[in-house]
Amino acid sequence: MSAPRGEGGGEGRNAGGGRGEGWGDALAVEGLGCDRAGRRVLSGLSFRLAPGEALALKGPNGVGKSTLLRLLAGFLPMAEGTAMHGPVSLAADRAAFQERIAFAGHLDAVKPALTVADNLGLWAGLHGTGAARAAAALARFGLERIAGRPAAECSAGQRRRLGLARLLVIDRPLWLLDEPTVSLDTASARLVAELIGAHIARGGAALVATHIELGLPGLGTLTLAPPAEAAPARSADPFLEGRW
Ligand SMILES: Nc1ncnc2c1ncn2[C@@H]1O[C@H](COP(=O)(O)OP(=O)(O)OP(=O)(O)O)[C@@H](O)[C@H]1O
Repeated sequence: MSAPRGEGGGEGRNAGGGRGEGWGDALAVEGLGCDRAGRRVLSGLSFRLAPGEALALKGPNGVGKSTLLRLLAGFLPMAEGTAMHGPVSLAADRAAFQERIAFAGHLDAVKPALTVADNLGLWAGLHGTGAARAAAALARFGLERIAGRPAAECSAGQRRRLGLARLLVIDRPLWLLDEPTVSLDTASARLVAELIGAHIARGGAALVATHIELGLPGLGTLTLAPPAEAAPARSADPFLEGRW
């Protein structure tokens, strides 16, 4: 999980668990596009995500779910369109946009040399949210028993829980989650769904790429379709057309 740009950006303002910027604002995406390796992989995407709503991001492998989440997290440039969170434009003020977001990607981005507890403590310190909050996140994800273990020695599921626990350490209104239940056992997957539910119940919003059903009441769906391929130019050469 990462709070984009973020490291240090929110320090001091969130101590004691107070809310950060942007609660109450909607995400508005219009005509969004993204290129990867010179290829348009997302095109003309528009949707809106209001406070108190969660959307399951669906679509076949390679359709662009991770790309969309990484773009909105500010890690990939947009090729076209706009993304606004309330009055804040991703294109015009990426840092301010990122301060409204908590991103949990495929890579859990934990510090392998640090213990589980120190990973969360570091995260809380960077964002000025305090040790009590890190301890609460540790407990919520059932990580107390392995609090002293270096993250490098954690299993995939334990590392994933540690990565996700950081969602609870910072207080961002918009959660962008990329396959958050991968590697998790049934109870932990259920916990993730519960936490998303609690987040939206308090006015947050979540966009969650997932291949499984989260079992979250009221969860909407945003299904991505591959961009229409430009028709290949016809060649007069039968060899190139495969008619030889
Ligand atoms: N690092 C990369 N460099 C270049 N192209 C990439 C890169 N990562 C993904 N792509 C391409 O971007 C497109 C969208 O990939 P993306 O990972 O966003 O899909 P996805 O919907 O998240 O897939 P999955 O369900 O398999 O996780 C694919 O065509 C993929 O080949």
